[in-house]
Amino acid sequence: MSMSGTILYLDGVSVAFDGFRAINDLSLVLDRGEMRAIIGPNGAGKTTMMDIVTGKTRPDSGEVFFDGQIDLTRHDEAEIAMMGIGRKFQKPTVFENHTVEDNLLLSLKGQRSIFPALFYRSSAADRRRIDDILGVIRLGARRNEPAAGLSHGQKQWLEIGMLLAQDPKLLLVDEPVAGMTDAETFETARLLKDIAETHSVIVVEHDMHFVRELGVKVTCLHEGSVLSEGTLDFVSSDERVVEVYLGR
Ligand SMILES: Nc1ncnc2c1ncn2[C@@H]1O[C@H](COP(=O)(O)OP(=O)(O)OP(=O)(O)O)[C@@H](O)[C@H]1O
Repeated sequence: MSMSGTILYLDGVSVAFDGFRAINDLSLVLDRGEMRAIIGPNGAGKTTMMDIVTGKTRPDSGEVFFDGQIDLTRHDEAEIAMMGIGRKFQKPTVFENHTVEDNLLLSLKGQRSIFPALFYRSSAADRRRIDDILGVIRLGARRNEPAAGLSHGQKQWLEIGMLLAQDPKLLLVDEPVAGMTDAETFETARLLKDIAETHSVIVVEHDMHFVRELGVKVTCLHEGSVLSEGTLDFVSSDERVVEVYLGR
């Protein structure tokens, strides 16, 4: 399989914890500009797969390449983040006492510490960038309000915005709609589709209504490797997927 044109290329990846293979000969390829939904039962290896991509966990074997040529197994977490892989964890971790705008300003690429960022006078280019991100995350009207006042869903969007501020090429988004209202869930699918116009995205999610809204290729993981892959209709009618996941 050719790596050129891929943003992420995993081939034959395995990792074991105390002899238990959490990832087992996993191969997964994401094209540049693609958005992919990853589904699968608890313990399937979704989080571990993202830990491997972000350098938090080193695989025992297999190849992990980013952007067609960068061997991620040779880099640590900080280097991988700098190279353009951004990860959003399930629980939002915004700075509650700071405004929406300051949260974004703090995350702009190059900002390393909270104090210089807060006293730093943003340039016109930074402000334009923040305007753009506020538009994408549907929070333009809330820019001067403390993040503490946002709903759970809006905090998730703000954190996605903070990720965008770091200008990643690939975004890994873990269960973004857990705990959201139906309206927020629907809007999150639209928001991620907007982002996917200019970024590659992997979304891990259990909410099948949301995955359907995304309308992208789906990979179902099970026991550390790919069980089924294709359109949601294809994957969800796969008997093995029904048996281990959807039918439960
Ligand atoms: N650091 C670790 N040490 C030992 N076992 C681990 C470690 N990390 C993950 N595992 C095990 O590896 C398996 C895969 O876990 P992982 O968290 O990747 O699954 P998941 O698909 O993300 O599940 P969920 O949907 O519940 O988040 C699980 O059986 C888990 O207990």
